[in-house]
Amino acid sequence: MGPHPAVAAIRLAVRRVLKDVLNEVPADAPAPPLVLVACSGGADSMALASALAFEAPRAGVRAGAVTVDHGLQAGSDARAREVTERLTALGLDPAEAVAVAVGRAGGPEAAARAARYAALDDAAERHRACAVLLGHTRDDQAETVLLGLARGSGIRSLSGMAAVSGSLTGAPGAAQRYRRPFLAVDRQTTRKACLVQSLPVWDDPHNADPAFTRSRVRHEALPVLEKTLGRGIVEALARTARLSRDDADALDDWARQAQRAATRPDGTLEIAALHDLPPAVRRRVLRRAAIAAGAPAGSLFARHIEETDRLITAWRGQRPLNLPGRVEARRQGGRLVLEQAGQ
Ligand SMILES: Nc1ncnc2c1ncn2[C@@H]1O[C@H](COP(=O)(O)OP(=O)(O)OP(=O)(O)O)[C@@H](O)[C@H]1O
Repeated sequence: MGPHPAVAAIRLAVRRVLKDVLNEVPADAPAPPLVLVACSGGADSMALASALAFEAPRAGVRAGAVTVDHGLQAGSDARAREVTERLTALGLDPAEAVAVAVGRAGGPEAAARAARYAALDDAAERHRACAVLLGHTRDDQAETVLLGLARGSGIRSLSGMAAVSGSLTGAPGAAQRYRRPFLAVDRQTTRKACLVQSLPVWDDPHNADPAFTRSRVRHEALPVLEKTLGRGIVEALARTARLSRDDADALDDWARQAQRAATRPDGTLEIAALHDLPPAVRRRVLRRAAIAAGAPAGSLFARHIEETDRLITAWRGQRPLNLPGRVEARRQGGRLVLEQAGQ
């Protein structure tokens, strides 16, 4: 008898990702290559750890795990140790718990996230791992899309989380470090896989706390949408993410080329070359140019880009604009100048 369908599904997802990872192992990586799983002890990442432990020896890779202790709840250190013991029992080696100091920048969730990725990057480098697997599921993806829609985001945000992504902390040489094998696997499947394999899981109380927007999306908004619009909404939102990603990638490519064509040797942008671009492409060029001039991507909002756009499409002698990062945008003759104050 083969494995339970839920176990077969998670193993297949991991097998596919290991194949991709193996195709891209850098020449100087240790042999056999090491793949780490970021495991919180929750159902998604425990299922991921179990599938990795099963598939790694068959694929010819070593499997390890990292559990980050954010230190935000009483007893979190003991819990992290317990999780690593379970991971060791699954055969993962190394299986380590890393305690981090969570700052305050950007709010508690963002700060915990930044500390977590810094710790994961650090572990990947210390162990010279060629990939770190994350347990985000299709449900997480659907929640991300719904949150983006509620904010009125553009398609880049609606494209959700990528199956492959680089370090959030910008660590060099890690453009494809993070892999999300479960983006097409639903949460019910990871839970079931843990249940049938008798893997104890830890449910983070934060995930059920209605104080968090994501928790309300998960426990209130999505169930209502399922009830009123029919089952399959999670799958539909995840499909929107995939389609949006392809569209956003194509527009980004177009914008890169358009920016190159519109940029003069002195770094200013030719208004005439920008004017006739489709607005979606022009806004992307302006965003890229503002970031290149020193505006921090995270503080550059749609309204900043729209105002900059008006210097091109609705010119009536506006004053120079102040963008985040002390970047000034002004029109000068037939050119758009974006530069940081003091330059
Ligand atoms: N404490 C932790 N230690 C190790 N890995 C973790 C931890 N918390 C989360 N992860 C990893 O991140 C995945 C997603 O977790 P979760 O959905 O709780 O975080 P998130 O804040 O939504 O994620 P992200 O910050 O990556 O967008 C987990 O499946 C796991 O792989």
